[in-house]
Amino acid sequence: MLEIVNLTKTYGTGENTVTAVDKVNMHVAKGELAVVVGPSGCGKSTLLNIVAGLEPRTSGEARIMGRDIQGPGADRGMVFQSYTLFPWLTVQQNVEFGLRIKKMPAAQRAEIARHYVKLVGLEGREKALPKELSGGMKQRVAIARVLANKPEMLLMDEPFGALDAQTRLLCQDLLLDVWRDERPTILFITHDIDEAILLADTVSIMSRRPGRIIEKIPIPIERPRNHRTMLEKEFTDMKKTIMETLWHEIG
Ligand SMILES: Nc1ncnc2c1ncn2[C@@H]1O[C@H](COP(=O)(O)OP(=O)(O)OP(=O)(O)O)[C@@H](O)[C@H]1O
Repeated sequence: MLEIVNLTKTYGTGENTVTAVDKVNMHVAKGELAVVVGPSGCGKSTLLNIVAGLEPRTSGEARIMGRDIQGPGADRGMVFQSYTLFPWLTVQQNVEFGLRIKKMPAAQRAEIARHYVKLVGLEGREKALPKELSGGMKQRVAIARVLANKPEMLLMDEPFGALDAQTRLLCQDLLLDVWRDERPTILFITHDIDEAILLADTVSIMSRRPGRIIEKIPIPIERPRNHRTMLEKEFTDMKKTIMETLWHEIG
């Protein structure tokens, strides 16, 4: 689904040049839930923004389904840490937004939106405005909106980073359920190692800046998973392995 080969990104010029990512190689298979973790400032968001087409790359290759990434496109849907709903639109209208742009007939888009609002557990709140929702609910609407557009790939940059610990657990469980039902391909960035292991098929660990992928670790923990999985020995063993690699990297 996603192929990244020797991807390098530098910002600025001359003395002010910063190499954010350096010769990153990464492959994400169709239906994979791929998580990237790494020290602060190592270039995780840069990598995701290049895949989203929001940031041009300096060199290297980046392809979705064999197509060179030239800019943003409907084949990729993004969920950011900050809430990005349209405040003047209701939950239902926010979820329908992309379908309206695609000129889908009203009845059809309403049905699709209702399906995704239900999937993220917000049935009954279709008419609510974003200001009437909690942070966790807003992120669930953002996920529903992205899913309704049926992108080939979901790009998630710390989507639960601004939520309190309990809401975060609920949102993680919800994402696991959505992924089980719909099997979207996901590239997910997080600082949180527990979150990474809980969600991931694979955890890619980035080095300090300039970021490279130093290890891609498969997470063989049985699914379905939920937050109780974090208490199992298999989980804590996995966490130890990943933390040791990361601590070594952070120095
Ligand atoms: N637009 C920009 N102009 C100049 N430098 C930038 C720009 N965006 C990012 N950088 C630099 O590139 C490096 C990587 O930043 P990036 O935000 O990708 O890292 P990150 O791993 O996502 O960080 P964090 O985990 O702290 O969010 C940093 O040194 C940052 O200062």
